[in-house]
Amino acid sequence: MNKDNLVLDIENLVVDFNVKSDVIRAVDNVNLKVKKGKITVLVGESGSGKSVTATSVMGLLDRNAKIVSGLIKVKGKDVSKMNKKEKKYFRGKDVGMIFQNPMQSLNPLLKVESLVSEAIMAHSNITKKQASEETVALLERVHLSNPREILKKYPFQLSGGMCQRVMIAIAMAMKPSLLIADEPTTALDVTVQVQILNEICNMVKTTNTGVLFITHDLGIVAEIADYVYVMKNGKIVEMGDVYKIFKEPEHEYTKKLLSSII
Ligand SMILES: Nc1ncnc2c1ncn2[C@@H]1O[C@H](COP(=O)(O)OP(=O)(O)OP(=O)(O)O)[C@@H](O)[C@H]1O
Ligand code: NI
Repeated sequence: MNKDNLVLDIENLVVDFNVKSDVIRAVDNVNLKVKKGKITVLVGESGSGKSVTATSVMGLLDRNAKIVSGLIKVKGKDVSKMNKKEKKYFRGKDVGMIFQNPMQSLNPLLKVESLVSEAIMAHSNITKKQASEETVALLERVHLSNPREILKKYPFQLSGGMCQRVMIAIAMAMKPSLLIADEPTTALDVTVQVQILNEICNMVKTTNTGVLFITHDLGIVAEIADYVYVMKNGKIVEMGDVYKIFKEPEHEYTKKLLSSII
């Protein structure tokens, strides 16, 4: 495989949690790759280790977690060897994140206008006014009605679903090389969910972003995935392109997951 095409390369990742006197292995020798311009979906039941894998990439693991071994490379760069400045740049510009709890991820002290336009201005030399116009356009793309009113609101004045759409607008504004989306549409109703998934797919096409998309919903997998990794008990039990996974699943667990949606 051409390594230049990889925006994320996880090799033999092992992550443990210390809980009282016990050690829980949440991620057990995971290998996973995300290519430029492709959507790679990590699917598996609750507790299988999907979010821990994602947060390892961002360096945002809980305090009682430990990366025991493994290598995480973003655009060819070993994340563990990055200094503070590189990490800041990496989180702000190279890697976008959309997490399950948008309320916790948005700066509560900033209005939506600042939240989104700062992400836009970090990437282009445009005026505040132009950024503001672009913000309105982005809020429309994530199907927020009355975007001009929403600009003036703080995150706490919005519903969970609206915050989630603001997060997605910020990720789109960043045009990151890698976007990690952990159950980004779970809080949204089905119609909005479909619209947002379409927007993520459009974004991938126009900006060549590589996406790691986490879900336990195989319906979503069928909708958006190029490649699929199936995770169970901290291990990847099967991987392949989406057609292979749906047509010729090899692992019993994958078959079980598939039969549960039919
Ligand atoms: N802070 C923590 N302390 C102890 N164990 C943890 C901690 N965070 C996660 N774990 C454990 O790690 C395992 C994997 O959790 P993870 O959140 O990655 O699952 P997941 O696949 O994302 O599930 P879900 O679909 O419910 O989000 C779980 O067994 C969980 O109990
Ligand atoms: Ni999770």
